[in-house]
Amino acid sequence: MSQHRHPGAPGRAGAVPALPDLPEATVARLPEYLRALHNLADTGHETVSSEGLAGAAGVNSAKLRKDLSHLGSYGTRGVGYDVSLLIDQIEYVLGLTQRRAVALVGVGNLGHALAGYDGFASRGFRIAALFDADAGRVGEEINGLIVRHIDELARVAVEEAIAIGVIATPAPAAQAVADQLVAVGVTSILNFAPCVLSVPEGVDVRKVDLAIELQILSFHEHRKASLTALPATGGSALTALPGGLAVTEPQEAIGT
Ligand SMILES: NC(=O)c1ccc[n+]([C@@H]2O[C@H](COP(=O)([O-])OP(=O)(O)OC[C@H]3O[C@@H](n4cnc5c(N)ncnc54)[C@H](O)[C@@H]3O)[C@@H](O)[C@H]2O)c1
Repeated sequence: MSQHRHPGAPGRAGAVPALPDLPEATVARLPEYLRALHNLADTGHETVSSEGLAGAAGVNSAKLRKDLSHLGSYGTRGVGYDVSLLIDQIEYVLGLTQRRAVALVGVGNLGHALAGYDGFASRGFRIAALFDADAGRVGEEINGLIVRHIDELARVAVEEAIAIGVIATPAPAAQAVADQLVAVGVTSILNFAPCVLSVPEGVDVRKVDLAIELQILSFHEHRKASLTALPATGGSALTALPGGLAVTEPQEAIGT
């Protein structure tokens, strides 16, 4: 029997049973399933087929079934998955049964937008503190929170039990901010600054960079344009690269 089939009472205090060591790609898809499941629950659906959920989450159904089997969730033949049970299971595995406190460091253009966004609460997160180094920003109120000076981080991190730090400072300041977050015991960091952070083992860093996403889309645009320019009989496309180099491109679509 899988211990994850019956995850126990969400939010109950006490030891957390060992979680499965899920593939990172599965972990990345679980929030998509969760969002789709919440939409289904909000529209009165009590069960969903794997095809229905896969379509709503934008993945193929075989992948979805494999992902959910890691959680010990197999659905019922002819009925599908119980929507509210699956929500509980995924929220449990993602650790969303307790609302985690988030500290946002750097309250400039991006920080303002993040601090003003109301959507985090319904997804399991509470922005609990805002910090900036600019005295001109300290004291400003955003969405009911007062921006504090970064020097207050150590005290506030304890008071608010900060679990996750979000960095929205310019890149040159980001490493020092990460060091400060780590020093106060934060072991999960979401970094918006365009730089690589160096952190001790045991600290998880996720990076969000819209420019990188746009550059990847740009590559695909470029590639589509190069394929439409191919001679009909050609087995490969020779694409000139700057500097006089040439590469032979395979004809299949690039996998992910
Ligand atoms: N990931 C993305 O997709 C994305 C998109 C936009 C911007 N960004 C990045 O986000 C960051 C913020 O961009 P922005 O436009 O909001 O910049 P901004 O200059 O408007 O704001 C940065 C804020 O950080 C504060 N700050 C600087 N050093 C600090 C420190 N040591 N401690 C605390 N606060 C400090 C500044 O006082 C300022 O208020 C930049 O690194 C930018 O490149 C990322």
